[in-house]
Amino acid sequence: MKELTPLVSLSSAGIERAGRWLVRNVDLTVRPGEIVTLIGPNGSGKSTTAKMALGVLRPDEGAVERKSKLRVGYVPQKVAVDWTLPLTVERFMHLTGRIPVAELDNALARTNISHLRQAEVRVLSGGEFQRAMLARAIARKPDLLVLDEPVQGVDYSGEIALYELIGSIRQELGCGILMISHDLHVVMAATDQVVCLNGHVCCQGAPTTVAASPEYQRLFGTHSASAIAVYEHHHDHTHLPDGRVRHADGSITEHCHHEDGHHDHDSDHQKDPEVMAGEEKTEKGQAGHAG
Ligand SMILES: Nc1ncnc2c1ncn2[C@@H]1O[C@H](COP(=O)(O)OP(=O)(O)OP(=O)(O)O)[C@@H](O)[C@H]1O
Repeated sequence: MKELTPLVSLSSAGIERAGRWLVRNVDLTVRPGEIVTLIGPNGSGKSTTAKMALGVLRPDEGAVERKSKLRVGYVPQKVAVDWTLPLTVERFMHLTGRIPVAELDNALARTNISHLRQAEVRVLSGGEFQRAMLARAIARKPDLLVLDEPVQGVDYSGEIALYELIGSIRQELGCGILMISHDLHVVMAATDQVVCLNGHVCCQGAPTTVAASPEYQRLFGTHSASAIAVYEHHHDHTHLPDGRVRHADGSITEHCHHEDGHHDHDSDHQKDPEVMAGEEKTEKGQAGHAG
């Protein structure tokens, strides 16, 4: 496939706050029609990385390049809305800028919430609210869609439906998608590139090897409501607040290197995740809307 011009590229990008590197050495590229998923533990820098890609945060080192006149749609992890005030879905859609009526109609229809147009946002279910967020993000036909945990507060079958919707939006709009997800099954099923963060890029690549693994197949074969995948692997070094790296043997270096323990399987990292199926789904952050 011919490589399309990137929508956004991060090169050795990092953010430092109060003498601490929140995330460092991030290299990633999103092209039109491509889904790139950021995974990693809590606090590993996923949202920070997404904000660099969006241009909300300017990197303190490295560079971020965006295609000129890039139109971006963003579904943040948290929204600042006063839930005590009456707010219909339609008004919510306009909060971040006026949307032409035809586009609003299309976006609501595309996300299957046309019937909720006049509904109060505060009464929506988690899944309905995430659809309203998605509708708002796609209404301006973005080139790049950035989704920060788009299925929070959504039950398992709702998650599948939402990810299917995201996949078809990518196809229809031809947009690139940068997504943050905690769910391996989603990463496997719906993404072209996985970037695993742990204060830096721990590993990245196509998820095909994992998709071929028996664990993955078992997971998808037993698509039951309680099946959940947890993507785990061992981070054998620690990123110190000043950006340096302490290794398992106690040595400290400026950066981590490909020879480092967890980079042993960098190129074939996908062979190595522990995929635990059948666990009860755990609480995923805060309740959908208020979060
Ligand atoms: N403005 C800031 N000033 C100082 N520290 C910050 C700031 N923003 C984020 N952090 C810290 O940076 C780290 C990375 O945060 P980030 O939100 O990117 O992580 P994350 O991987 O998205 O986490 P989660 O999965 O919990 O959403 C966290 O330790 C967070 O507390």
